[in-house]
Amino acid sequence: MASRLLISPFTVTYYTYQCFNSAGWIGFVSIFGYFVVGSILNKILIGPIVSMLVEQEKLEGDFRFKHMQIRVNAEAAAFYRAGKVEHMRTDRRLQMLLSTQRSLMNKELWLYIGVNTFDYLGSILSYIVIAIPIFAGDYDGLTPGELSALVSKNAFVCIYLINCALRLLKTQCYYDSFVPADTAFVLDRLSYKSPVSEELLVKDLTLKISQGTHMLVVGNTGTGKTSLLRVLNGLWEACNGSVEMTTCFGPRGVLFLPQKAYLTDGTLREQVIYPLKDIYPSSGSIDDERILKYLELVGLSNLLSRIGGLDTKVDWNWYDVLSPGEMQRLCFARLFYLQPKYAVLDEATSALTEEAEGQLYKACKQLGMTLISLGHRSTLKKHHDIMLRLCGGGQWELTKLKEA
Ligand SMILES: Nc1ncnc2c1ncn2[C@@H]1O[C@H](COP(=O)(O)OP(=O)(O)OP(=O)(O)O)[C@@H](O)[C@H]1O
Repeated sequence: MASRLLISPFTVTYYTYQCFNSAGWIGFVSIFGYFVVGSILNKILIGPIVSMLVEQEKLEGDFRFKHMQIRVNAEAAAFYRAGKVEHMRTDRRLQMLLSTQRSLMNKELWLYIGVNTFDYLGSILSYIVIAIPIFAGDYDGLTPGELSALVSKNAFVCIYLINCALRLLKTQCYYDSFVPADTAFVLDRLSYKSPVSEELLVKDLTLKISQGTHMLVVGNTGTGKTSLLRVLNGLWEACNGSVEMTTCFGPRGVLFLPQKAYLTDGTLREQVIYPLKDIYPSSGSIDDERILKYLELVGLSNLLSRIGGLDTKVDWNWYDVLSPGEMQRLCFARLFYLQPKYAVLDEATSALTEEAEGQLYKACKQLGMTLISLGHRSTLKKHHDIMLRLCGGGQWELTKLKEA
């Protein structure tokens, strides 16, 4: 990419000069004019398609959800004799989806026509620009063979010039979007609200979340702390501004520990290695040492003897046999096992003592994780470097807790 950045301006300049040489200033001005108009037209045509694609995904999700709802509640619907109503409702969703798909296809058709026309006109334009000096008599002294070579050379130069300009534009877009590798999220004038309200929770939030800088998010109940995570996670759409993710979600990138501890069904081993079970179906005993170490680190060694081992078949509900604090500790054991680059902790220690909280935070840092925490406790401050306070009504403030 760096070589492209260095070479592209030279190639553009060189082929502009070549184009000027063979077709005069009309030649290269026409080519650049054509390039600019074509790029703008393409952008105009793509704009509505993106929002329509999003709409189509949403409607498809709604339609599938309706199906699933009927399947789960078929018996209840039958008791209500609600077959007709449910049929009508499902059909309505299907019709909305189909009509969006139809409009999308119409818009895509124009986009494809635009893109292909842009390509074909490029080659035609190269002959038009050379025709002007030829008919103006600039090349009257050339033999038919030399004239033919000039026309071919000019066609090549024009098409290559368009291609170079396109490449330069792509390089520019790439560098515009370039952010340092140690950055997980870049928020640019981000505004968001809950889907059922018109009032903004946060307005114009601009910040970068980088590796090694631990961030605490605080604010009164309902000010939008968890909603910020929903927006970062792509579960909610932003109203304005953008969120750029440069680290992927998942066990090795950014891992979320939600407010309500999530425990899967299965053995104690499966709880700890979740969600990697399907990736490592037979982790077997090779991981025992690590898993036991982390269970001990979170203070759950006794759980092992209580339930009879890592692979004891489970015929109970984990939510019934663990206290809220134990559930949170188990989630931390999972976090230590997975060791993501970034751990997003949404009140993940609310059921623990401050001492236990301190130990778990220390362990996270020792394992090299960058923390983004949400919480109300003032004791959390000492584990973080910066603090984002959500003040309600869209207001926010960012303060440094420690000097870098
Ligand atoms: N799934 C949802 N659908 C619609 N509105 C929601 C949803 N979840 C939360 N909200 C609303 O969004 C607003 C912000 O909620 P959020 O969960 O972000 O608050 P919070 O700052 O994390 O609060 P707490 O400290 O209690 O966790 C609240 O008014 C809430 O009612």
